[in-house]
Amino acid sequence: MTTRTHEFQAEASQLLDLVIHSLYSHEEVFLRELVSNASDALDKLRFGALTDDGLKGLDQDLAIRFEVDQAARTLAVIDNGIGMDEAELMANLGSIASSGTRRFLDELAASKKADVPELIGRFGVGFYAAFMVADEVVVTTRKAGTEAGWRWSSKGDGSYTIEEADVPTHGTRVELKLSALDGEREDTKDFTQEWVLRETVRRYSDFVEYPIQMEVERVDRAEEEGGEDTVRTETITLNSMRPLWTKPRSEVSTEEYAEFFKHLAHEWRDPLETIHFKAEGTAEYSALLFVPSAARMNLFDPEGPKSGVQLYVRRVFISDSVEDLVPVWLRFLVGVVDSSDLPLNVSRETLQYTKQLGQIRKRITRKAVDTFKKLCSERREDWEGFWKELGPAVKEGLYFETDLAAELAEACLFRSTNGDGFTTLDEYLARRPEGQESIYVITGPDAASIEHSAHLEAYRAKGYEVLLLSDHVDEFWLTKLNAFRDVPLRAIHKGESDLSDDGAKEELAKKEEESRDLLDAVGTAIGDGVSGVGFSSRLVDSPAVLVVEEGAAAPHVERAMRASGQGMGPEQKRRLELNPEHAVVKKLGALREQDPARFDRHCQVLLGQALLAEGSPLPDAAGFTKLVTELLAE
Ligand SMILES: Nc1ncnc2c1ncn2[C@@H]1O[C@H](COP(=O)(O)OP(=O)(O)OP(=O)(O)O)[C@@H](O)[C@H]1O
Repeated sequence: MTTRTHEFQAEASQLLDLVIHSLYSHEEVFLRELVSNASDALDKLRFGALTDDGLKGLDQDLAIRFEVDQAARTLAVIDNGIGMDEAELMANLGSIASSGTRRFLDELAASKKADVPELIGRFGVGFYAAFMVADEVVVTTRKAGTEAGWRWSSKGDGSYTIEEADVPTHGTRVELKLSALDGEREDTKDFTQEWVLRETVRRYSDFVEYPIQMEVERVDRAEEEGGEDTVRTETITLNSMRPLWTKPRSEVSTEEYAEFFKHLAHEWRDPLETIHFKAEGTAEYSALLFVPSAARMNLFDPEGPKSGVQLYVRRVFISDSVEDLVPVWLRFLVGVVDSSDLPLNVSRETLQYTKQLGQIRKRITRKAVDTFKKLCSERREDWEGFWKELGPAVKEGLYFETDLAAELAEACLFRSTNGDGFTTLDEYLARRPEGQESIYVITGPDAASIEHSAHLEAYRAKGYEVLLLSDHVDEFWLTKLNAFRDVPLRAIHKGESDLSDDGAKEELAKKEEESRDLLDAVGTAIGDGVSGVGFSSRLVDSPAVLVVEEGAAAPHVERAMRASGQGMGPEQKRRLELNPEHAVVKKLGALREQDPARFDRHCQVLLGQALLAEGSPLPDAAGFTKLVTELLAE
């Protein structure tokens, strides 16, 4: 037998170097590449057996096998697929970046055969990833339908050898002589260990269509003391092979969906809803997405994962952090998108932002919004359970989805002054009394402080319902969504109140004019904490309230943003509004004349109370307490 040594094609050495040292960020992906090649080889044989008489019947028991020798530190990936003859071996493994799979697809396309199999290989570099973990790779192969076998070997150093070899059956065996373990490196994995192989397969190749098997030894402990343990070998299958998303909906049971969700989400609760569809046309892909019933732990952590949806290309895992696949506000969705034609880069680790990706994202968003609307109208109780945990995330969508916000708003739930339960905007509108022309909302740091806010008094008195918004995101989406079904949304704690008619407004302005002197004195007494002092039409029971400028951020949001280090310029000052009908306010004029020192303290207490009532911290809590105690003592 002759052994021929060949140089890799020109520039191949450099390319090889690139593949080994810089293309992939995780060395374990070599296994994904070899398994994908084996899977392609099995696909090719299965396809060949349909169309080629010489291959008929050879597509039996198609499988991928791992063989491990721990002592010799070898790992073999074996398939009983199409195999290669000498010329193919040279063409495919002798020249980097010349993909036989690409050629196969091109040839098929040229001959326009139907049922083209969905092959994984595209670039012709994946195989060489083996050299990231191996000192030497030996490929023995026999092309299906032929008798001659071949042995290819290389140390990944610029040359390879090919010789004839005895190969008992068709298919390919890729044997890696694994490099010695590097004790210095913590991330080095030992690919002779069953658990390492198991984990790697589960991560990247779980849904490859063929079984990935290996023989393992299991020890049965002796039943009696002093008895002999028995060792037996067992063939285990490492992948689940069940890419549910490729099946039609009608063939998947609710239990199977739920089990798959739990597997993906590491969850024990059932999903709330399943979204499963297949898209054809410009972008071809399947999507299987789940709406969870509860939020995962770090969902609202700004450093947490931005997506719960994994991207697969032709059943092989690519990434679980593809930005742009699903909008960030939908990061609670869990699932899989499997595309057959997304343009990946060579390492399969990233994909360029493409129009296709944009289309997938748009479609998923649309489906999600439709699903939420349906859940809200048809499964209200479940939706409320979901909303308690995940409502804030959905409301982020009101901010980000300019086109869909109005529809998304239909599925949003709110607390209101109407009672304990949740209400939708439509239900709110249906209850609206004659004459109410806005949807009234108030935001605040927590439910308790807004429920007792002085701002609500006049609205309550008029019988107008107000939505109580205490999630951080509320301030943000309110800047985008200005109306619902053409009824404007109005924040009642900001800007001018719209409750009073023109006549009443004029009267209030007149009153302010008459008391200008007194109001200025209040301003002086409380220092420069406020932007101005005036009279209010919003109050019934409370003497005073602080009002944000129209369009400005509410104080709790301003505080939160400052706390998270987001600069917001100088602190905003707000307007102090006094209730001209309140006994305390009525007394202020006389007090100012009789006891100016006490007047000052009264004004400071009024400001402090207004801050406390809205849930804001006092700038000087100890001073305030002292002040109140003194006034009580007098
Ligand atoms: N187990 C195998 N059985 C048969 N042919 C194989 C096998 N492994 C590799 N080949 C052939 O070698 C070629 C090169 O493999 P390689 O993994 O480098 O590239 P690829 O799979 O085509 O593309 P990609 O870089 O996308 O993985 C393949 O296209 C295929 O024709």
